[in-house]
Amino acid sequence: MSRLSETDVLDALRGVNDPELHKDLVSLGMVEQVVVDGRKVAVKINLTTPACPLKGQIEGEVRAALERIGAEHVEITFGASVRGPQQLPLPGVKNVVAVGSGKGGVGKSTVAVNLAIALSQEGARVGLLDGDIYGPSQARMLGLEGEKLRVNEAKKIVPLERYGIRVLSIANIAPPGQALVWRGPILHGTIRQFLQDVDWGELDYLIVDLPPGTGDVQLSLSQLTQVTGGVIVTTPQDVARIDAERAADMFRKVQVPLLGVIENMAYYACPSCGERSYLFGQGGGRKLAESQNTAFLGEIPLSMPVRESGDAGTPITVAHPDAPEAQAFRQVARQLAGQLSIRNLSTLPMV
Ligand SMILES: Nc1ncnc2c1ncn2[C@@H]1O[C@H](COP(=O)(O)OP(=O)(O)OP(=O)(O)O)[C@@H](O)[C@H]1O
Repeated sequence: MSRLSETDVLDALRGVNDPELHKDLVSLGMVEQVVVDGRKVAVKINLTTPACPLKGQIEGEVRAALERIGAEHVEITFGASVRGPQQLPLPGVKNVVAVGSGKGGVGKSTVAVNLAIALSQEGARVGLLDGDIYGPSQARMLGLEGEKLRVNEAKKIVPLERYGIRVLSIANIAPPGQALVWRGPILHGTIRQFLQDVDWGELDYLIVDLPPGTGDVQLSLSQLTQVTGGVIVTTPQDVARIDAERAADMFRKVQVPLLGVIENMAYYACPSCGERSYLFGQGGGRKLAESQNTAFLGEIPLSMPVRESGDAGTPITVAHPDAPEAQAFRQVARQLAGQLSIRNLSTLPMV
């Protein structure tokens, strides 16, 4: 059998589509390196996110395509560089993702912080902005209460760092327990400062934990930056859906693309036998996603360790990274990263 050339390999990879982006790996610029030695082939694929939900599938299809052209020893390695839109939302920040909910108490902050950590655990550079100005909870969930923010020589606020993510919360400025009353312009100015006067550094994802409902922060955020996309956290009940629909409508009104729906407190898994009980009903999040023509990003169980670890300042993804709940957060984080890649690549010119 004859030797293979780099062109043979690239031609074969032109026949492999990214399963989500529906374009071939070569056109997407994902083939970073090809080394051919006789019939031995080594390729490096540059994924669009380290949290790629379809890495295994891509690997299988690349291997099969190369074996079809006669490769006898195939080595596939992966790198990742998160793509942003052509015009970045903030300098150095590739994606701004707003996490919203129709009403309070559905676990939006819990989901936001665990998603941020899960993305960072997958290898992405992540920031978390506590946009819940009226009821900030991220400092507590990350054990950062009492820590004070500082300003660098360039007069930029330096975010705090915890568990691999950069964090900014009003709780690290305002005295604890003090109720904050904000008028529209002050609030707008604060959000502006939190976005623009902060040394976020290079980030793949900036997750913004919004206040519940639909309101001023959402509006300011969308006016001050090109939010890449919004996700909605809901619980399974039908009544929660009505509120969540309002949140979806709010994203639409402020022209923030909806990336998907996450269902929190989806079920309770019995710690001894694993049997699932659907305490709040079943399928509300999926129905919401369908009715809003958006992706269902996954479900997170109702679980004592999720609450306990959040209260203790070490979110479950840090406290028990191998627990099923942490795995559920990682699964959702991968789906979210996948949706962001789809969104950004559909707006980029092809190679
Ligand atoms: N999956 C879960 N299992 C168990 N407890 C949870 C889960 N998700 C959130 N909680 C708990 O529910 C409470 C409310 O969660 P959280 O503060 O994240 O909600 P929220 O929607 O952000 O609320 P608000 O908008 O009012 O700030 C917290 O005590 C949290 O630990």
